[in-house]
Amino acid sequence: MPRFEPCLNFIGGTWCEPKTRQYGDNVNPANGEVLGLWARSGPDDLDDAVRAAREAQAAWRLVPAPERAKVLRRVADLLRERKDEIARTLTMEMGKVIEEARGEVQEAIDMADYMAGEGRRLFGQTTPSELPNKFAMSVRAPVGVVGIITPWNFPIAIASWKSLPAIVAGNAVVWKPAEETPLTARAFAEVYQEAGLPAGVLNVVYGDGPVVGEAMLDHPGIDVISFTGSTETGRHIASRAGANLKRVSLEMGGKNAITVLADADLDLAVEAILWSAYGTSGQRCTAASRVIVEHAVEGELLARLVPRVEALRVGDGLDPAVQVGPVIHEEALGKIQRYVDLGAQEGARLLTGGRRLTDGPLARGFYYAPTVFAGVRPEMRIAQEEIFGPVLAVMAVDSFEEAIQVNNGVQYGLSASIFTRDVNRVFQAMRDLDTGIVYVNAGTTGAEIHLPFGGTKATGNGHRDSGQAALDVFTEWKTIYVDYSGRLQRAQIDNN
Ligand SMILES: NC(=O)c1ccc[n+]([C@@H]2O[C@H](COP(=O)([O-])OP(=O)(O)OC[C@H]3O[C@@H](n4cnc5c(N)ncnc54)[C@H](O)[C@@H]3O)[C@@H](O)[C@H]2O)c1
Ligand SMILES: O=C[C@H](O)CS(=O)(=O)O
Repeated sequence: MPRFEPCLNFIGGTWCEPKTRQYGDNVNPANGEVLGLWARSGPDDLDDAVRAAREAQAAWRLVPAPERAKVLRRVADLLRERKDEIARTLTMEMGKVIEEARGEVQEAIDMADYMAGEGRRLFGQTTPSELPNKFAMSVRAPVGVVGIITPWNFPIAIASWKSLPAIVAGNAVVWKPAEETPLTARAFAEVYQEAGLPAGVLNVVYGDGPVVGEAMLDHPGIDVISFTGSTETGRHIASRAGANLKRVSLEMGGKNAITVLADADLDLAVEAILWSAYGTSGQRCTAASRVIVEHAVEGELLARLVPRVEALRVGDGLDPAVQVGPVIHEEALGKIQRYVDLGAQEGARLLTGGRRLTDGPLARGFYYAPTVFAGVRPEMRIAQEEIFGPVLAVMAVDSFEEAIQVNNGVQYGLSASIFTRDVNRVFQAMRDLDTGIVYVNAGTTGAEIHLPFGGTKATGNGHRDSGQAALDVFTEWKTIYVDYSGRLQRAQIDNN
């Protein structure tokens, strides 16, 4: 296994060692090998990055947006050229299977293409003034310096969802990537550099969340925090940044369900459950960790599902025949096992899985058997809490109405899916499922970049990544009145 050069910070267009002179290990979850090191930075490194970002933003905001967009177009081209190599790196440090890693890089390419188009839109409004010879409009202005904090499970897609709209809108960025995926972050920064992004417009500061991430929340030079990660961390960020009156966009955890009604196409539902529950080893925020099925078809659904789960090929994601890779680290394995033990104690029936896999080469990595629990009740902790692993809780219900109630009866609200052939039920579900994303006759994963992405309740705080909605996080509305009457006109005088 090649050992990569240490991942250094990227500040003001230069790759630099952390002032702490400390480094962390980057471990391949497929086999426990150390791939390389990442800079374990401190607050001083963050200060340097914020200074560089502020200086760069002063000039970048004045570059016409269509010119800014040209850099994004080159980012898309360079990502296309490096797609295979970046995908392999991503699989090595994060574990997802290679075809999913390629799909993730493609998401970043799509986002770069899409946001490059925004350079010629960034639409505001023009609207009549209530006074004669006066012009009224609103324009999007950049916010300034954007702090981006990202998780390991989608190390390039999520970074692209945040950095590309921020940059095309005229902001500069300070990005703290997840500790587990530094090489993918470095590749993305290299692409920006090669694409000709001016020095300081994108800065990368590697480090621990409680050190560098925490310092970002208090830093007076950062105007907005855009965060994706766990609800626990997001809650802390919201309170801390809120006290500093910093704008915060939060995308957090999920406990997503697939509902299968009695009239559903069961083969289609099984296919969707397989990939939504076990794709990326269940480590997607949109992963299906619950199935809600009408009693009448529960037995048949399980009879078709369980053999398919047992047939999934688990192993190193670089092997194209593998369908389920490792989970991210030993700590995640421990968390998954604790929930599985809890499920059994709560009285759920373990149908398959429920153990770490250690056969042959799997012993060196962090593998968990795809797991199915049946007989789960909605109030059980395995049906309420985010496990973030390949564990599925199947619950039987008596009616459509009960299914909606169970779907909505969790603290999270990211993605939901329903399988039925009844068009009335489809439209009722579209209205009543309390999640940011609803799928009909499809699994809970597979977001498209030109639509808003995010959730309700403890999944988010009202903002969205992706689509045009992302621009609302990274811009301020500026309202402008131009009076060309040549005399002082006074609005809001009651002439009636
Ligand atoms: N809703 C979404 O769009 C979405 C997408 C992907 C992942 N997620 C969620 O992310 C979680 C998994 O990711 P994770 O384990 O990396 O999450 P995490 O919350 O542990 O870490 C996310 C990021 O926050 C940083 N961080 C940690 N403590 C911090 C602090 N005190 N201050 C500032 N930053 C801090 C980490 O270093 C990392 O970069 C899951 O809950 C998953 O559902 C949500
Ligand atoms: O988090 C990024 C993913 O693209 C979300 S999804 O699994 O495709 O919905």
